Amino acid sequence: MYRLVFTQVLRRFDAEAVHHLTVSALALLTRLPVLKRLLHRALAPHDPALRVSAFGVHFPGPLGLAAGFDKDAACAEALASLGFGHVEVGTITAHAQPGNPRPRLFRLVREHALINRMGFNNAGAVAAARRLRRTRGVPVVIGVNIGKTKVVPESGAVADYVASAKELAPLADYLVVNVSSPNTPGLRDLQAVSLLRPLLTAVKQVADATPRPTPLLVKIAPDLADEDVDAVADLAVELGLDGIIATNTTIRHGGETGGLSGRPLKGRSLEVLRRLRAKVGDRLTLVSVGGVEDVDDVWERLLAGATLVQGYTGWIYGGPFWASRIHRQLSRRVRRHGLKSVTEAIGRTA
Ligand SMILES: Cc1cc2nc3c(=O)[nH]c(=O)nc-3n(C[C@H](O)[C@H](O)[C@H](O)COP(=O)(O)O)c2cc1C
Repeated sequence: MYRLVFTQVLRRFDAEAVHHLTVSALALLTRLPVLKRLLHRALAPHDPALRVSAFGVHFPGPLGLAAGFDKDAACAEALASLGFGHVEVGTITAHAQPGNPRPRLFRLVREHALINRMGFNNAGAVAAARRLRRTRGVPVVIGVNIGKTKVVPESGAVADYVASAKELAPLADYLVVNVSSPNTPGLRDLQAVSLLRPLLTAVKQVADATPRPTPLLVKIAPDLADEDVDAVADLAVELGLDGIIATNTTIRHGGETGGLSGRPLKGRSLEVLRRLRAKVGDRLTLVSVGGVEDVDDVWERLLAGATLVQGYTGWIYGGPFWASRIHRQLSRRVRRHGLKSVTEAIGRTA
């Protein structure tokens, strides 16, 4: 049904226009408590076998929504009621910014992929904090992903991230330092250990100073050389970070300028996960994202050592009930393998 709606209707409209319409509809849903509760009862993961815990946070299911959809923390609650086990909001920058000129989001329907060069369009950390304060006490796990304001030079990057962290860490179930989006000039250079060390050290200080220390993760690019993946992993362990999110979009493609996501990213994303697992074992929580399309992909990531899995493009092509469907199938998969819970599957064939 959704495939029909997508191929006959949605794909005829500009991808970003559909995106904004969807966010607005979900934001409206957030204000309709009865409908939201009904959806939550029908679609959210309720099977205890799906529960996972990571860095002291309890997730109702392992599959969450990756950063970039709910950039301004406008509809996290509604997204959770559609079946996501967590929602990563952002990327949020210290200062509001418009992002790149449109068009900046493109569908590659045959490849089940997207290319985007959004450029962190968002209303800034103060506005996001105001919205997040309203979701306090609501049962949805919210990760907050922060990035650098475009006009801030590299020399001011640490202060810029710290400003966002101060505003947002107290409101986040976990905080993510994003140094891997391809659409802010110079951002990915921050993955070099010499720049990453002072950045993560400073943000960690802020995250640790919240009333309940906020778990801190770093999100990396799939285009890092293997040795650089290892170097970031070593640094994350050394600094006492809680985890790594791998991966962001890739710039290794021949299409429109921007980051490629979806099916073509699957292989490299899995490869980076396996490499990280081999390097850090269970000293860090690994969150796998990139090309996840169905329950087989989620299962594969869990077996390869991911505690949490995220998707974005798979959801766009899979339809509104994508996460709910996968969680249901995952419940059955766990039982079929004679396991008591998803947790028992994690890292079985690292
Ligand atoms: C339109 C779009 C916008 C995105 N924006 C962000 C972002 O702001 N911050 C971020 O860390 N990742 C962003 N991403 C990357 C996703 O979070 C994810 O890492 C990537 O798309 C790979 O997952 P997928 O193949 O399931 O889409 C964006 C992806 C898309 C498609």
